[in-house]
Amino acid sequence: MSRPPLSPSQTLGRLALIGLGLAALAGTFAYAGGWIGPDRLTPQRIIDTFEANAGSYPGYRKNHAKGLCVSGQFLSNGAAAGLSRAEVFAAGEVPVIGRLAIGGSNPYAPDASVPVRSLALQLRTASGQEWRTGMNTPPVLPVSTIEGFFEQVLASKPDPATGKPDPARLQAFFAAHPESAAFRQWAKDNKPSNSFANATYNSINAFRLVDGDGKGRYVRWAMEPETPYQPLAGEADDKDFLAHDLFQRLQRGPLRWHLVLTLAEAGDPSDDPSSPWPASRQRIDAGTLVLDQAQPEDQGACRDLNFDPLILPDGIEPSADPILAARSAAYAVSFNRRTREGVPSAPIGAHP
Ligand code: HEM
Repeated sequence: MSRPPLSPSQTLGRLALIGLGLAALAGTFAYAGGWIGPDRLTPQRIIDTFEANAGSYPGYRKNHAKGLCVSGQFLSNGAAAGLSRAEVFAAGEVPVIGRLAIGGSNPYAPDASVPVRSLALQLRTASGQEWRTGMNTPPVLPVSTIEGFFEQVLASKPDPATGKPDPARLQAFFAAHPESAAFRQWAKDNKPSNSFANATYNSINAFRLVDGDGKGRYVRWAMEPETPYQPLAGEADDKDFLAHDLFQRLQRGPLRWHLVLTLAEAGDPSDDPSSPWPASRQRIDAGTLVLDQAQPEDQGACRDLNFDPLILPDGIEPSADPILAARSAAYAVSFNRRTREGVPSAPIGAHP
């Protein structure tokens, strides 16, 4: 469906807000030791900066702070079983716990103020194989290094006078990062939808599927909705419209997405999340995600889950994209901090 193009000021505003909920990195640093780079850009420093930007909200996730828990099943159709030996791809049903959220570190942010949304999933097979994945609505990141990501977080800090990021600072950030071109194009062309249910969620990072013979293939994945896209309009008057809408839709029946795997070809970058692959790449529909329950996150099963993107089953491996390791380290710091702080206090979306 074609969508009306945004004006330059709308685009800049959207980019500003997206910045709060996004991440990116790459580079050649070892991250697992708890720090990266010569100037010690630690995962703690990244989490401190999220909190410095948005304020301290005890018990909440330090990014994607506002969300709700969901659950259901993944109905694998077996189409990807030849590409990966992971049990989740064998034809059959796998229970799912998930979380739908908006980007950013403020759990009270009005839904319409944040164009990036996310879907995180834990898929656990009967034998205990586990796959956790966190996906965002943009298909690429604006930057390709952790330093770039950190600069983006700093550039997105709200100006106390306006409550919004300083446009000049953001302009300067994007000007200094030409690799953000694909991301900026996406932000310009895609107006947020009016529901969690009709958004596509992308892995952004690449992973490697490994088959029964040990043969590997790089992929990115996306959850593509069966629910048709509709642009955001009057819903924005309700600052929690995403949760209210989701509860209402689930009262009418389950919601469905298709897990679409996009296969890289030789030369496609598997370690650069700012770089899209050609649209002509082969796509495989591996099955249907069915979500039939939602709970406020102070009560739901997703509350105490860390959707660490490196929790992968045999048959799915990380790519060399160093953002994956950086995400894993930052999510651990956020998880440890928030679970020490206690339970999130505002049951957003508790009532339809
Ligand atoms: C490909 C890039 C990324 C994607 C697709 C992504 C996706 C997500 C998603 C879906 C969530 C919500 C998880 C939930 O609902 O529990 C999340 C949370 C979070 N993200 Fe990212 N993210 C990315 C990059 C990053 C980066 C680079 C950082 C920082 C280094 C970061 C920091 C966080 C933190 C701290 C949380 C909260 C984790 C928790 O407390 O459980 N993200 N991200």
